[in-house]
Amino acid sequence: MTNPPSEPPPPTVDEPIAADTLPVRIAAAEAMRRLNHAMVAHETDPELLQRIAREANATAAIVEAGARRQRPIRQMKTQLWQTTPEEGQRLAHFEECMVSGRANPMGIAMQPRRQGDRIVADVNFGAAFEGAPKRAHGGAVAAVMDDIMGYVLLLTATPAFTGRLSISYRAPTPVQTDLVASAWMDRRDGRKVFLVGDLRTAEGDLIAEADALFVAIPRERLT
Ligand SMILES: CCCCC/C=C\C/C=C\C/C=C\C/C=C\CCCC(=O)SCCNC(=O)CCNC(=O)[C@H](O)C(C)(C)COP(=O)(O)OP(=O)(O)OC[C@H]1O[C@@H](n2cnc3c(N)ncnc32)[C@H](O)[C@@H]1OP(=O)(O)O
Repeated sequence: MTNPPSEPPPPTVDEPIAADTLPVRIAAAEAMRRLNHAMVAHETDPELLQRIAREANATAAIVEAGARRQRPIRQMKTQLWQTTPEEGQRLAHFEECMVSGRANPMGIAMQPRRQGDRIVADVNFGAAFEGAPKRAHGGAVAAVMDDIMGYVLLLTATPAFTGRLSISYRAPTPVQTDLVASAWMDRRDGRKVFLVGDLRTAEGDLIAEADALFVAIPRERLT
């Protein structure tokens, strides 16, 4: 018995989302995040759940027939480090990031911006991010702090990977509540970049503190 000839790999697109399709990608991702959180937070008839499964699977099959995409690394190696973010500028290292990408259908969709030497982000953990009862999952909090600290690297154009990340959970992280994450550089020692940050309520009460060691890398290692 012979195996059928294998299909040639589908063409791969290594480009950032085109400006004209970005708004519709974001809108589709937003709608899916809304549905995800709604399914967790609301009672739903079994018939409706069956319809969701049927329609989602049918839609997924259409999407999967499209050309494959991959993370636009070329752009990350070049453009991302060319300009320093301006005060108040909304930042996105790539729009499908699971933490800060607006176009990720299952992401947290944190909204980071520059504020002086810091990065500050509005974040609201939807119902699907609950871990312990009524609290956002600690791993989701860690992901937020990792990502926001990564944005601090843009202020000094220093590509780096997280080597160590430590979180102190000082108070429960409420879900479905507007929160504010912040991060800034503590110090640098050669390739070792020490970053710190915190997560607070909108009123400024401390929820979590983070500190991390990022290790600077040459851009070529972003593969
Ligand atoms: C998801 C995006 C990822 C891309 C991020 C890149 C750039 C940022 C981009 C945009 C900014 C915007 C948003 C932020 C985006 C994302 C933020 C999240 C970032 C991540 O989510 S990133 C993924 C998780 N991360 C990894 O996937 C790392 C796996 N790992 C390695 O790739 C290597 O392990 C590495 C590179 C860490 C070091 O390797 P290496 O060979 O280059 O360097 P080496 O080992 O020689 O260490 C040099 C000196 O650092 C000390 N050192 C090293 N590691 C240490 C540790 N863990 N604890 C304590 N000290 C440590 C040594 O002790 C030595 O110190 P000394 O010189 O004093 O001896």
